[in-house]
Amino acid sequence: MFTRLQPLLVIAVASIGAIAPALLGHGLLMFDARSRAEAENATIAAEMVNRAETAIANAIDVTARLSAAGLSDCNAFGLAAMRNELFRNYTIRSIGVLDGTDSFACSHYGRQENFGITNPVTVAEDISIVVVEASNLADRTLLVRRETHNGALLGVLLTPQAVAVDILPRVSRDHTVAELRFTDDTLIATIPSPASGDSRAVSPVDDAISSSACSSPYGFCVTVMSPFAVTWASYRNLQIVAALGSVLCAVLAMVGASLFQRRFASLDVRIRRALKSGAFEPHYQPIVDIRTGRIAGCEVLMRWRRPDGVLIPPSEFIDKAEATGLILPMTDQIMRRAAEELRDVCAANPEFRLAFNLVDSHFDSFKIVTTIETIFDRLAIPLHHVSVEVTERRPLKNVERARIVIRRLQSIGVKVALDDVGTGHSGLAHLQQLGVDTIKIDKFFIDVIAKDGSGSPFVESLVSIAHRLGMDVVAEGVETYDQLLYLRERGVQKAQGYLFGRPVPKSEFIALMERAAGPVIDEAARSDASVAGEARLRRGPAAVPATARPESSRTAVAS
Ligand SMILES: Nc1nc2c(ncn2[C@@H]2O[C@@H]3COP(=O)(O)O[C@H]4[C@@H](O)[C@H](n5cnc6c(=O)[nH]c(N)nc65)O[C@@H]4COP(=O)(O)O[C@H]3[C@H]2O)c(=O)[nH]1
Repeated sequence: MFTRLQPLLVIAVASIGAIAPALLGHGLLMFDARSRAEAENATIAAEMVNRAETAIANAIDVTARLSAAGLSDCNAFGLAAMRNELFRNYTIRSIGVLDGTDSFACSHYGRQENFGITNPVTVAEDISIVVVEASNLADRTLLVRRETHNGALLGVLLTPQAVAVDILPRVSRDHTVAELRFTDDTLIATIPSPASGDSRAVSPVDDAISSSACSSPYGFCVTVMSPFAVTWASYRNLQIVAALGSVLCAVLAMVGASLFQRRFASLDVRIRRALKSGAFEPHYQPIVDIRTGRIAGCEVLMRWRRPDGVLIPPSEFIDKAEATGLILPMTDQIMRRAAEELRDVCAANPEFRLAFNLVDSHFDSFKIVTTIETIFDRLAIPLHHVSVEVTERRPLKNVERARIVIRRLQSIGVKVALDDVGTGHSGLAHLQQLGVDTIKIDKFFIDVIAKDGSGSPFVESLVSIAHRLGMDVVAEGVETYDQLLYLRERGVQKAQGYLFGRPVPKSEFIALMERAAGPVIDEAARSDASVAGEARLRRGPAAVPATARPESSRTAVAS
C-alpha cells in the first residue's frame, strides 16, 4: 500500500515544493506592495494635516491680533489692520467682520460677502471653524471665526489651496485622491477638487489602499486613497523574478524529491527498479561429481549489482522479493540470462546441469514449466541441462499441488532437488511426498564432519534413505578435503562448496570450465590424506580455483 502510494507522495511533495514558493513569493510581494502604498499614503495624509493645521493656526493668530487691536467694524483703522494681515499671510483669502448670518458684513475689500456655511466646529470657547461654500469660490474652504471681547465676530477665510494642500507625488498623482473631512464626516475638500474637472474626482478608487491622519486640535482628518493595482503594476519586474524563482524552486523540489526517493525508497521499490534495469545477475557455483572429480553442473545464485558495481547478496533481498511476489519475474530474468550465458558450456558438456532456486509460489501453477520450456527451447538447450531446487527451509503451502508441478517438470527432463535438507520442519515426509530426484544436505550438517574423522550420523542416515528412495545426494558447503573424503566414502555423489569454488560471474565460471576439462580433484592428492586440504586439489589450468574469492571484498548490504 505504502509502496504504491510512494510515487504519489513524491509527486505531492514536489508539487508542494513547487507551488509553495510561488504562493509565498506572490504573497510576500503583495504584502510588501500593500505596506509600501499604505505607508506612502499615510505620509502624504500626515503632511496634509500638518499644512492645514499650520494654515488654521495662522488664521487663529490673525484673529487674535485683530481682536487685541480692538477691531470691531470696517472703519478706516479696521480695513488697514485687516489688509495688513492679509498681505502678510498668503494662506488667507479674505478677512472680515461677520454678521449674524455668517456672511461678511464687510471685509478687507470693504464690501459684503455671502457664504453658504456648514455646522461650525468649535476649537476654543471663542473660536470656531466652518466649511464655506462661497459663490465666488471654486472650491470649498475653511472660515476661522473669533468672537472679540467687544462682541464683534471676526472671520478669516483661508484659501482652498491652504486648506487642502496638493502634495500628491508626481508618479502616483494620476491615480491618488485625498479627502479632508471633519470628524462628523462633513466634507471639507478633496484633491483633486470637483472644480478641476479631473476624472479622479468622479471615478471611485477600486481596491483602494487607504491611509488617514487626523488633527486633534481642529477635529478633521485627511484620507489618501490609491488603487492597489497601480502599486502592484510597479512590482512587475519583481513578479517576474519571483516567478522565475518559483520555477527554480519547483525544479529543485523535483530533483530533491526524486533524489530523496532514490536514496530512501523502500526495498521493494528498489527491487522493482532493479528488475526493470536488469540489475539482477546470475553467479555460478560449481557442483562437482566427487566420484569422477569432474564438474557436473552449477547452482545459479542471484546477485544484485548496484549502479556503483557493488554486489548485494541474496540474503538482503530474497525474502522481500518472495513476500512481494517479485521473485517470479526475477527468477525468469535470471533463468534467461543464465541460459544465454552458459549455452556453450551446455553444448560442450552433455551432462552439465544448471540448478535454479525456486520458491513456493512457483508451484502454484504450471507456469514455471512453460517458462523453462520457452527459455531453453528458444536457445536450443535440451531440458536435461536444467534442474530446479525447492527449499525445505520454508514449508510448502500445498504439497500435493507442488508434487503435480514437480512431476510435470520431471516429464520434460528437468531434475528436481530438495534443498537445505535437514533444516526444515517437514522432516523426511517431503522426500517421499514430493518425489524429488536429489536431496541437498545443508551445510549445517556438513560442518559437523570434523578433521579428526568423527563423522555425522545424520548425514549417513540421510544418504542411506536417499539411496533407498533412488535419489542422488549433493552435499552443500563442503569446505575441507576431509569432509570431501568422508562424504565420498559414505556414497555421496556430488558436492558443492568453497573447496571447489565460490559463486562467480559468467566469465570466471566459463574460464573455470575451460581449465577443468578433466577431473578437478587431483588423483595423487586423493590418495594422500596427509597433505593439507586445498593443496590436494589439482592446480594448474584444469584446477578449480578454490581460493578464488571474487565477491568477498565487494559484496554489500542492500541498505
Ligand atoms: N560459507 C559457505 N557458504 C557456501 C559454501 N558453498 C556454498 N555456499 C553458499 O551457500 C548458499 C547456497 O545456496 P542456497 O542454499 O540455495 O541458498 C541460497 C538461496 O536460498 C537464495 N538464493 C540465491 N539465489 C537465488 C535465486 O536465484 N532464487 C531464489 N529463489 N533464491 C536464491 O539465497 C541463498 C543464499 O545464497 P548465497 O548467498 O549465494 O549462498 C549460497 C552459497 O554461496 C561454502 O562452502 N561455505
